[in-house]
Order: sequence, then C-alpha cells, then structure tokens
Amino acid sequence: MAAAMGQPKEPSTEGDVLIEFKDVWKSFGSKSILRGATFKVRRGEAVGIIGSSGTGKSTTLRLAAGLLQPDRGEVLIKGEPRRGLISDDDTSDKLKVGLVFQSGALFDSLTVGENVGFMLYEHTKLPVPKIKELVAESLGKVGLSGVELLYPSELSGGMKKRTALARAIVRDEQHDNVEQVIMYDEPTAGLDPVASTVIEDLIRDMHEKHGEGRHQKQQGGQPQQVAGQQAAGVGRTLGGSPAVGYGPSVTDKRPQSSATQPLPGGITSYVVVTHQHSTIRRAVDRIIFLHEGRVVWEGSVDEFDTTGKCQRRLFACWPAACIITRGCLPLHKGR
Ligand SMILES: Nc1ncnc2c1ncn2[C@@H]1O[C@H](COP(=O)(O)OP(=O)(O)OP(=O)(O)O)[C@@H](O)[C@H]1O
Repeated sequence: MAAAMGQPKEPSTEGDVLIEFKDVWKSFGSKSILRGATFKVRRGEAVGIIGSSGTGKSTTLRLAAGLLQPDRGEVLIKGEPRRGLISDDDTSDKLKVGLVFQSGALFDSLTVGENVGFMLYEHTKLPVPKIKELVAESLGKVGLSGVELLYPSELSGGMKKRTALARAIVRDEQHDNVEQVIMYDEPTAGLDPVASTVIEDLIRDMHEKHGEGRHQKQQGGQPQQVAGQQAAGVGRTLGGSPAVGYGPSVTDKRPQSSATQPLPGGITSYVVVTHQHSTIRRAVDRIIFLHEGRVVWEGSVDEFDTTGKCQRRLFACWPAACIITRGCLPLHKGR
C-alpha cells in the first residue's frame, strides 16, 4: 500500500547520507552528459529522479551502482569514495547498491527461477534446494508464486518487471546482511495504469516491510534482525550481466546515527528514475530534478506542486517532450 504522499523523510545528520554525488561530470565521447551533478540520498528516503529525456538520469543510476566511473567529481558511498567500478571497489561491504533495469535484463534462455536465482547459483555455494526456496520466497513477495518454470517470453510486460524486482531482492540474508539501496530505472515504463500501480506499490511495500519500516521500529543499539521477518535484499543486477560482483560480504560495523539505525539486509532507501506521474505520486517522497546534467531543483512532492508556478509548469508539461524554459530553472535552484 502506498504511504501517505508528499511526506518527505529528511533524516538530518550526515551519518544518514548513504550515497552522495559531489560535482560529478560524465561525458560519452564529445557528448557531455552530467555537468556537476550534486545530491545526496539519505537513509530511509524514497527519491525520484526526473528530467527530460537524455538529461543523464540512467547515467546517474549507473554511476551510483558503480557500473560507470565519473570523469570528474566523486560518488561517495557512506562517505567513502567509490574507487573504480563495482568489481574492484571496496565499498560494497558498507552498502549494496542494486540496479533494476528498465528492460528487466532477463536472460531469455533461462527460466524465471534461474533468472531470479542467477546470482545465488553463480556466486554462492548454497545448495540448490536452498536457492530454490529463496527464489520462491522472492517471487512470492512480488506476487508471482509458481512461475519458476516459465521463460521470460511467456511473461507479460508487468510480470517481467516483477521478475526483475524479485531478482533484485533475492538474497541469502545469513551470508549477506548489508543494508542496501535499490535503484529502479523506469520501473513502470510501458505498463498500463493498473500494472504500473502494482509495481509502484510493490516498490513502496518492499521498502517499508524490509527496510525503512523496520528501522522505525528499532530503538537504537546494535543492528538486529526482527524475529520472523524475512529481510529482502538486492544482488547487484549489473549491465545486463548479473554475474558481476555478487557475493557474501560483511556487515558495516561502523557507528550509525542512532535515530535511524539500520537493520541488516533491509532495503534502506530507494531511487526511482521515472517519467510517470503516477510513480512519483505513489512511490516517491522527494524529487531530484535533473536538467542538462545538473540538479536544478530538489524537494518534496508537495513542494514540487506548491512552490512556484515554474515547478508546476515543469511538472505539468513533464514528461512530454516539453521545452524547459531556460530562464525559469535558475530561479529555483535546488537547496
Ligand atoms: N554507454 C554510453 N555510451 C555512449 N552514450 C551514452 C552511453 N550511455 C548513455 N549515453 C548517452 O547519454 C545520454 C544520456 O543518457 P541517459 O540514458 O542517462 O538519459 P536519461 O535521462 O535516462 O534519458 P531517458 O529519459 O530518455 O531514458 C543519451 O544521449 C545517451 O545516448
């Protein structure tokens, strides 16, 4: 169920910052895409990244997930700079950053069960029955119980997206209980309104049941597992090649902010790139507006509706291929 809309969670301490972009620049050939992007994702947040087509939203997610490296600037993971790509980076024992691709990036030649369990089959020594159990559990969480033996070609668009979600959250929490941020790249693109709603509510639900909702209940102290609750997690779903960089890792034992002490293995925060109003409405608390490679506005969904007419105009015309009034944006620079 979607949480109350437009109530941004704004954890206040720097200890709550999980991902930080500091003046990040990225070009592809002669095309300059990100030009000084700066923002933070904090513990407990549901963030939406919006902006016109080609402005660098997916590139931003790939940088955060360690699939790309910035040309300039830094991507900090819990305050530590990512060094290199995810495969040789050492921040993964502090925070897992999972990416759910727009296409789902499922392997057509593998069954749904094999797709969902891919990371566990390839990168753990778990016995097959255990993996099947975890896969079934994960599919159950996205409402797809019993489809293990189907192939992606037999699934509807919405089912493919749910399978991709199931793959993102499948994990063996006993061996991998690091808190995590999931990045969803246009999770509802191409779906009808009903199927979109299912995905939007799933995203919100998985976060609340397996991440932030559990943090709220904890009264400080050391991270602990809530009895009887299954932690959802994320393996990295990387660049169409989910084989990269998954494996057992260690819980971050550094001190955390006591107000929002994370439980291990939870979906701590998530970031959604979307062009869909409904996704912003149902699944997001805070918006980051990217334009021409920079963050030009940040704020809650409510603020986006109510602060100046400029934002309203942008929101109203977005996501159509509207022409963003150049003189308008600098008046409303992000805070
Ligand atoms: N690996 C790459 N090599 C070359 N160009 C790339 C690469 N990845 C992205 N680009 C280019 O960078 C630009 C930004 O792409 P990106 O996918 O980040 O935009 P976006 O804001 O997510 O767009 P959309 O909303 O249309 O998905 C595009 O022009 C794209 O063609």
